[in-house]
Amino acid sequence: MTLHLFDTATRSVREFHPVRSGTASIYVCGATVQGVPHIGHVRGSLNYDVLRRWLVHSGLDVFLVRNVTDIDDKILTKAADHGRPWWEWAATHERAFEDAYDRLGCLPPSINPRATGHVTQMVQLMERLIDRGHAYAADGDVYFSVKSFDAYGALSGQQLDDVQQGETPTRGKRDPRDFALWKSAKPGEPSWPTPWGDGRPGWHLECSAMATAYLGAEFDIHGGGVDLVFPHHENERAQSNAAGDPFARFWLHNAWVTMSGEKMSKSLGNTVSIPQMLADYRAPELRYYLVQPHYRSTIEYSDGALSEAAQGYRRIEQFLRRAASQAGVVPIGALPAEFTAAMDDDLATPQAFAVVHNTVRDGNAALDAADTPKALELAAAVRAMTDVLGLDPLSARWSEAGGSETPTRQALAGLVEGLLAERQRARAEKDFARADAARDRLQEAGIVVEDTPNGPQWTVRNS
Ligand SMILES: Nc1ncnc2c1ncn2[C@@H]1O[C@H](COP(=O)(O)OP(=O)(O)OP(=O)(O)O)[C@@H](O)[C@H]1O
Ligand SMILES: [Zn+2]
Repeated sequence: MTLHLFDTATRSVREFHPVRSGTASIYVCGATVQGVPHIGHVRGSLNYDVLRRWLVHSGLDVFLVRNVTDIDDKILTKAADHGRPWWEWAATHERAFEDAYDRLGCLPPSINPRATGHVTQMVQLMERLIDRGHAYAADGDVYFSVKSFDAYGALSGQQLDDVQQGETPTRGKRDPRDFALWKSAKPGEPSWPTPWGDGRPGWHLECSAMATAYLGAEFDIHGGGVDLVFPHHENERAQSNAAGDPFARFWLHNAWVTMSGEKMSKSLGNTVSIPQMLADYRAPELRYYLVQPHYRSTIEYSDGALSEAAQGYRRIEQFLRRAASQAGVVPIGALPAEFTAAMDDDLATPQAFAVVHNTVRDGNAALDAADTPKALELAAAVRAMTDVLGLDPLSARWSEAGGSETPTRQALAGLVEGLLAERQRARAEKDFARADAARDRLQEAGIVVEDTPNGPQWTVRNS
């Protein structure tokens, strides 16, 4: 079987073939950088990171563009409320998002273009739309004429008559459903020059302009949260198709992170920020929590599910550490066929994780039976699978102190294990003061020790 993905536009699972053989091109709608990220914001990026890793594993050279919306009403309002320049507010929160993506192990995008840096491309796109009769200027604003484009509504499965958007009547708008490509300048607001006057970009136009600037008129996959299907993606598609660009071949949408059934969202105030989460859980544990469910299933936030995810990650980690201590270096091996089949089936991560855990169980049994070659083969398979999921506990990214194979890690391990052995000796001799002193030294140095049936396991505290 080859990769199949669910495409929102056709509401069906379709076989994936790249537009350009050997490469895959992906555009993901990034954040409007108006505040610090919550776990809902990063879910999509993590889902598309897993997709990207899978495509790379399948032999494709992947180009992934994730934009930054750095000009928007909300940014202007919040910056003004805090007495800060709008550009500083946007840049500060862009860094907060980049930091969150990085801490959770998202590979950096090929490029993360900012809306404000692509006004030239937006003006060119508006000119093409006006020339073709799909857009018009009115008092410095530029609108897309929805009635001029027959397929309007097709992505979100609506008839034009049912479309609800832009109910408030605006000067110069010909149809209330027409949406703004460009907004004329208001006093005191940032603006850029265009043939129709100074103004600033509409959100939908930005993404069409940036996607085609980097990925070409036709590209493979456009991704985003399910809330973006309408109006954002409907409008992006309408603009680009009406201008003559085939645009995205697949439209992927990740489901929400919810709290009590409602979308986690800054406007509802029901958010959990990434720094808050990382005070209690290690980054790969949070990543596990967000990538284990299928990307099209809602994640209802709960402490129970989070700690279950953390335990799931630790179980894999403990097995690999145990295997490494008994069998030596664990290489990255081959992927089990069942794992590959699950990933090819619209990224069926729950099934893929089930294969990981079955392999861990068999690997632990092999270690118990002192069958080292078998244990090593299974551990190598676990490393291969978790590598695709961005969760390999022995990778330089996640093994504490920056890499199990680095000289720093080996030196640290030597010192920690020396102190742990001292603690065990002191306990055996019932010298509890000495045992406690060894434990305290470890604790002060930021080492967390957990006593397990396989002996003490240690990690470096995360925060
Ligand atoms: N709770 C959530 N679950 C999943 N994805 C989300 C969630 N909240 C935002 N996203 C996604 O994050 C990306 C960035 O969205 P954006 O900056 O527009 O935030 P938003 O939807 O306005 O949320 P908020 O109101 O919390 O800022 C979009 O792809 C959006 O779908
Ligand atoms: Zn977008």
